[in-house]
Amino acid sequence: MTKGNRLLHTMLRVRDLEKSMDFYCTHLGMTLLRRTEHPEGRFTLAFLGYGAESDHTVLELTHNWDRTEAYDLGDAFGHIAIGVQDIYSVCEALEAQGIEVPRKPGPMKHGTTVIAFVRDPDGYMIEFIER
Ligand SMILES: C[C@@H](O)C(=O)SC[C@H](NC(=O)CC[C@H](N)C(=O)O)C(=O)NCC(=O)O
Ligand code: NI
Repeated sequence: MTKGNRLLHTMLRVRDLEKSMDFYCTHLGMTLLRRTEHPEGRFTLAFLGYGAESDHTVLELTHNWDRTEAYDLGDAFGHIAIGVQDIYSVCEALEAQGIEVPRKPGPMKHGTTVIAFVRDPDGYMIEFIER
């Protein structure tokens, strides 16, 4: 069953696609891989990542055109993790760009992995892990 399976994407519903793309592309350095408009369903899909979908797991941002109110993120979803080199410089640069880093870089609680967390425009937590 598992031979050949691949984790393809994580889908996040976003309220303001341009704002989310600015966060993930301008500030987190992702590339817009493809964008498809679906007028019959009144939604747009934008696939972003750090490389081609043929060999990278990517983000699928879903923008429902008629959705104005904030999404309820609930208390089950945790985070999406991004591996970075020099987590301290990454977080410093983001703060200089006006992006808050609510959980500053340092060893995780009850562990040694060096992590940090930022929130995306919809409030989803994004974890940085020093590689
Ligand atoms: C290894 C890295 O990918 C992690 O995500 S560990 C981060 C760590 N997670 C937890 O503590 C999970 C249990 C917790 N009760 C929960 O349900 O979230 C974490 O979030 N640490 C917080 C910190 O500030 O270090
Ligand atoms: Ni994690």
